[in-house]
Amino acid sequence: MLTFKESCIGVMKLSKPPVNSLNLEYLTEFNIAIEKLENDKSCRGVIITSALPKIFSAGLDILEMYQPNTDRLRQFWTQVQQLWINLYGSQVATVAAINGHAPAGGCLVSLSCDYRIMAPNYTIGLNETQLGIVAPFWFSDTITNTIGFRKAERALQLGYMFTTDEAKACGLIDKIVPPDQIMAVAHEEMKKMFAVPDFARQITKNQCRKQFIDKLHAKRDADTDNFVNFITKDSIQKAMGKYLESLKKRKSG
Ligand SMILES: CCCC/C=C/CC(=O)SCCNC(=O)CCNC(=O)[C@H](O)C(C)(C)COP(=O)(O)OP(=O)(O)OC[C@H]1O[C@@H](n2cnc3c(N)ncnc32)[C@H](O)[C@@H]1OP(=O)(O)O
Repeated sequence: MLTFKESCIGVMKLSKPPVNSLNLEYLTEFNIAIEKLENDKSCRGVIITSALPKIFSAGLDILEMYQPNTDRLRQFWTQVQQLWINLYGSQVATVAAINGHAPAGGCLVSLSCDYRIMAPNYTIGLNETQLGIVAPFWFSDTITNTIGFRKAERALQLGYMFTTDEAKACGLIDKIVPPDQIMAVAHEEMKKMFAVPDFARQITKNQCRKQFIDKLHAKRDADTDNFVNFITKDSIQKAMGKYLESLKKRKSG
């Protein structure tokens, strides 16, 4: 993770080649970095983007969920939950500068921010069902809160990956920006949020999002149990093995 400060704005650049997949170690690093910025009194905003060309993040590392060690799988999911809690509940203003594809966990990271700008000709969405897995309730809550129930339900069922244009049309992202302008526009959007007194913006954000974060806190252990039980089922392992194979075939084909 490349993290640096530009006056009162923290910039986090995901940099885990080849596709910024989020494994246990990287999730832990991501959480430490965001918590550090959150606790830095001089930091008012965070921009999350990718240091890689063409990929914002491929989402959760599928290898963590394929033929897993159960203890590690539990730790992995705890870090996924923590990342969402940290981002969705952050007190600082957050902008996702989506400069590449953003499937599944990559989409969730961006949906957890306050504002999303995206470069053209990429795809974004919660494609979990395409892998034969099911996005947990807090993933669904986050997309529903962004694009509304009907569109979210349809997108989740299909595991639909939106083009940048489609994402803009349904409100999944806020603005389409040429790749060479994405950081400049992220700073402009951040300035708009800074024009509002921090405490008023923070309390308002809290009013909108707290109930959803509280819901996960109340069910956190059960959510981890569900995840581990679900992922370790033979049928799910088979589906995930097939999906991994299809990724490799697509590459060679
Ligand atoms: C109750 C369960 C809920 C669990 C929730 C899960 C949420 C998730 O995030 S699941 C992860 C879903 N992610 C995906 O489906 C993304 C799959 N990847 C892609 O679509 C493409 O890789 C890409 C569009 C991101 C990039 O395409 P590109 O052509 O540039 O690269 P590739 O040749 O496909 O990939 C390079 C390399 O990386 C491996 N890989 C890709 N994605 C993942 C991943 N998410 N986890 C682990 N590994 C990944 C891919 O297999 C290639 O590996 P090799 O070089 O070894 O062949």
